[in-house]
Amino acid sequence: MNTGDAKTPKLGVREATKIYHTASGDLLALDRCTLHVAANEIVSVVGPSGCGKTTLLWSMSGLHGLSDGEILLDGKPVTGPHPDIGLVFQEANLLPWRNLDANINFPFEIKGEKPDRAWIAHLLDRVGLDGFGGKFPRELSGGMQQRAAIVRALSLKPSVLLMDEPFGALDSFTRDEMNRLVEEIWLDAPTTIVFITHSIEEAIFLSDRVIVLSPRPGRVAKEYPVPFPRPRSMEIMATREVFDLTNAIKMDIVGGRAGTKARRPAETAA
Ligand SMILES: Nc1ncnc2c1ncn2[C@@H]1O[C@H](COP(=O)(O)OP(=O)(O)OP(=O)(O)O)[C@@H](O)[C@H]1O
Repeated sequence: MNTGDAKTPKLGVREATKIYHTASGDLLALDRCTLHVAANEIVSVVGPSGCGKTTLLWSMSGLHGLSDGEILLDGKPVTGPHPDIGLVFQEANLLPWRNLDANINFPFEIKGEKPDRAWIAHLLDRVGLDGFGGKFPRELSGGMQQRAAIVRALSLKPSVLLMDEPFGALDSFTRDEMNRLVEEIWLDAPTTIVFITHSIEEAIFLSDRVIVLSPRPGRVAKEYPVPFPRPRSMEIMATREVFDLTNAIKMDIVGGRAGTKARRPAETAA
């Protein structure tokens, strides 16, 4: 099984195990989950609800400590929030009392750093928010708020961008638009992206690889290379090959085959 370039991965997840200690007992969310993401690769992680996708992503970000195993960025352990790792969540999480410019400046204020104004202006232009800097979040649509959240994350020039269902709350047209935008941004300036989604179509549209997690406790059950050239047009997405790939992944998740695969060590080892 190919889990990326295991020799020089940009991001490595090695035997990640996460146990939540809850009032009703210990809950094993991730169980020796191993995967690698190469530099400038886009990898999506899909899987049944509650299988540990968010836990995995937060662990990659350094925001969640692991119970066992490790996260490696350029071969070095990630032990806490890291300046090279950016995050975009399902909610844009913009501060309502700050306008868009002030929201984008916020992380720089916290870090006591000067923002790269030219880069931010380029990003705002790239996502179609040029001229909206004075607007407050309530004046922006959900899609525009997510664009702002992407700009805020990219303004810090992370070498890895982690996206946790960033478009899950948007209508399907806006979601398609946002997917094209992520593709355009990536084609413009490739970066390493790990993308959590419930949408298999979205995962295929965006990714070089789709990783399927087993039902909880999450492990890598299966992965699919996505061989279609970019940009991925509507025509490509309507082909038989995409249809077949979508169904294969769906069967893995819904049909529970992902869980069966996860219990076979030979298929989950990196
Ligand atoms: N902070 C926490 N404390 C206790 N249990 C948690 C915590 N966070 C997540 N869990 C549990 O861990 C398991 C994995 O949750 P997680 O959110 O990572 O899964 P997910 O695949 O992202 O879920 P979904 O597809 O529904 O978004 C779930 O059973 C969840 O209830």
